[in-house]
Amino acid sequence: MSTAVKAAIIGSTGYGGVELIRLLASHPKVEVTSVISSSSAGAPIAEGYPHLTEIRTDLLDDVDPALIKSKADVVFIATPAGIATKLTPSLLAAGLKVIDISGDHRLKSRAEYETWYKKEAAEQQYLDQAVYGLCEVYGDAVQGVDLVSNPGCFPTATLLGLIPAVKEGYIDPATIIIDSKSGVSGAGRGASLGTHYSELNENFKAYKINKHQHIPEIEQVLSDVAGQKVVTTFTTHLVPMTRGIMSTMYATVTGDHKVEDFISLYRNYYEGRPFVRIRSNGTWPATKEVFGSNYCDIGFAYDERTGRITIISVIDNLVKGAAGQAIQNLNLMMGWDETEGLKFVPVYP
Ligand SMILES: NC(=O)C1=CN([C@@H]2O[C@H](COP(=O)(O)OP(=O)(O)OC[C@H]3O[C@@H](n4cnc5c(N)ncnc54)[C@H](OP(=O)(O)O)[C@@H]3O)[C@@H](O)[C@H]2O)C=CC1
Ligand SMILES: CC(=O)N[C@@H](CCC(=O)OP(=O)(O)O)C(=O)O
Repeated sequence: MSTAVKAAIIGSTGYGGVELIRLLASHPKVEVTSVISSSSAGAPIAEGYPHLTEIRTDLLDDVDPALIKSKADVVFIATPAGIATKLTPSLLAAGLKVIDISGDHRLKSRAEYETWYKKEAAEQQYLDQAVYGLCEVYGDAVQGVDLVSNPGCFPTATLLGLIPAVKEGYIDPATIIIDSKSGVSGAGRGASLGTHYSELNENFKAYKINKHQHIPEIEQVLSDVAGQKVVTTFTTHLVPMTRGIMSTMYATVTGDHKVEDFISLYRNYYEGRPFVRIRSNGTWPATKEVFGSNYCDIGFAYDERTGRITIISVIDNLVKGAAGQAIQNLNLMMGWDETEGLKFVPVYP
């Protein structure tokens, strides 16, 4: 009999869900026992995803907490905002561990969630219960808990790139400007005007300026780390590529810290955390260098003329920005090595 932890995936027909299926297929301690759909229960998942032919021959299950509990120990929720809010209480009551990949449990304030997501927030007790699973920063708090809120894709790249400098006071947090770019899979599988081929191809566009739902998430964490309220300017752009996020951050350096000081600060902060790689002076990461992997790569440049540091941080939005970090969180929840099932070399070229 298998001793693997049994996992179910709600939203398995979306990009985040199908990436969980891909990564968990080679996890040595996890078996995916239920793939779930609200719209196609009873159909084979390989019907919508032929690349899963003969890999997953099972049929999609209904969204039914009792059925999920009969098949699994842990459930990943990879659904649009507003759904996990409704499902989580009954999944927890059924005795399941829950990892929510959506934004529903990230913000601690109901009012903030409702302002930015324009949806009804989860009850306060679940927002209080959820541990924010930015593994390299809050990973110690994840072990043994029942509800983890997986960070957003942009916040993951951005926060890993800013936290050591903000925490140690190497930059003035009031001066931070964040310029982020995402591949189109970040918008999910559903078709939309803004993401279809002729709108996206040979195009590069900014969107949701000053209105992006990840602004309060980034500010919540930076404020926690800085010990003071931090507000930032954050602009997202859509890039004509499938996967990848690059966050380019600018801030005024305090004191006389130079690039070498930032490199040693970050290498110390992330020591023993294998998924964050700090580049040597003069080399800056590109999205292709983390494609298909759980790495976050970070590089720096300092401008003597302006006194500003530029920090570049890249991830694969579907791996470190979603499914990979969710599995890293499961590993931490279970007390396993955080790299279990995640030792992927980036796909290159
Ligand atoms: N794509 C990315 O890079 C990232 C996404 N996220 C977040 O992860 C979540 C999933 O994103 P993504 O996979 O890209 O989105 P997709 O749109 O690709 O997939 C979402 C899935 O949710 C399911 N769903 C829709 N409504 C319901 C419902 N009422 N009950 C149950 N399931 C439902 C749908 O499947 P079905 O109709 O079969 O039920 C759909 O396939 C979102 O909250 C997103 O913001 C976070 C980080 C990165
Ligand atoms: C390219 C693109 O459209 N990306 C999405 C990321 C959505 C996402 O991941 O949203 P949550 O983290 O809040 O769940 C966006 O910018 O809204």
